[in-house]
Amino acid sequence: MSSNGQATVFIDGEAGTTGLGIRHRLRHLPVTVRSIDPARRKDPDARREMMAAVDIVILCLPDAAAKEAVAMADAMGDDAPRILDASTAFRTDPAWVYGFPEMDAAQPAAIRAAARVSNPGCYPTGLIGLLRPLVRAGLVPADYPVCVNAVSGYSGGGRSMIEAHERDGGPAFELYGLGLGHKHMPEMTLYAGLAQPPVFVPSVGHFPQGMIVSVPLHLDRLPGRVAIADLHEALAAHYRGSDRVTVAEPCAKLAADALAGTDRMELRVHGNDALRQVVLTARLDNLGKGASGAALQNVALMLGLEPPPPV
Ligand SMILES: NC(=O)C1=CN([C@@H]2O[C@H](COP(=O)(O)OP(=O)(O)OC[C@H]3O[C@@H](n4cnc5c(N)ncnc54)[C@H](OP(=O)(O)O)[C@@H]3O)[C@@H](O)[C@H]2O)C=CC1
Ligand SMILES: CC(=O)N[C@@H](CCC(=O)OP(=O)(O)O)C(=O)O
Repeated sequence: MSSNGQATVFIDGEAGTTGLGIRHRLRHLPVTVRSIDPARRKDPDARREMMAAVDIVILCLPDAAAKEAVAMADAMGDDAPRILDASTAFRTDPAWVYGFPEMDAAQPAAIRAAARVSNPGCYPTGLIGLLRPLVRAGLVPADYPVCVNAVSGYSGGGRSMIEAHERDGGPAFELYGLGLGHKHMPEMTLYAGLAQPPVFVPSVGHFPQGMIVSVPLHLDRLPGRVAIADLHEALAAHYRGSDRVTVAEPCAKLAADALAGTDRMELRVHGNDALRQVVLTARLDNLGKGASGAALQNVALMLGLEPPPPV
């Protein structure tokens, strides 16, 4: 606690893409942000000292550095701060709470009470947001052979990808992760409730921020006689009342960067009844609801505060 009675927060990695986004958003919360002298920002002693002095540490680091920071906290025993980790390192660890408040009715309370919260990945936010309610409702079987196509703005690759795109101007669009086995697969499989990992084809475009995650489905491969409207209604029922996740009407075209700069996510069910085909889409900002916007929600919940309305 700071002398003004506010909770104290340290962002380890605050100069990075996600760290800067979180820092900017924390102005909406009554917290005091503590920082390390930039010259010592990677010095383990300086990081350890700062961790010991605050209520919450937000890790905005590559996975290896996040694991190192958590090991430092482990060594502090009961004096360890609470941790919100933006990396992939602990997202499927059962000792951590998954920071997707809209996932289940009980999730906000679990986040409020947690000592350690993992912030969801950007692509998983879209995929889990779409599929988990449908699998839970029995409309999509857990063993459906799910394929996921997704496109991200280049800020998704952090500082090095941003520099490459802004310096060299491209490529305009590229698939990647074609060896399959992207680092987000375990998280997507677990929280979507799938029996096997989806085929996941990510891509990156020459635009800074924005994301679409899309999932094609054959209606006749779903149990019973599921209609397009059933899928829409199940999602609408799950997210009713959410100010961040909305279920919108289908449209013929979807621009990946339309929600850039916001902390919201839009879900849609596009279908063709004659062909018995559906494409589910989630549109979000990879740096918003896909990273820093979700982190703001989680910090607010961890402090027992109401998350501010989304931009
Ligand atoms: N970009 C995105 O869309 C999203 C990113 N994330 C996750 O957030 C985390 C950070 O990613 P992002 O912000 O994009 O990456 P960046 O590369 O933009 O930022 C990472 C920051 O961490 C610093 N850093 C690296 N190693 C250490 C260390 N040992 N001690 C202290 N600081 C260190 C880096 O400094 P330096 O640059 O000098 O090495 C940099 O400032 C990753 O785990 C990523 O998976 C989560 C959701 C979305
Ligand atoms: C375009 C791009 O490279 N995107 C990153 C995903 C963003 C990220 O690393 O962060 P999260 O795991 O926390 O979402 C990737 O595919 O590795």
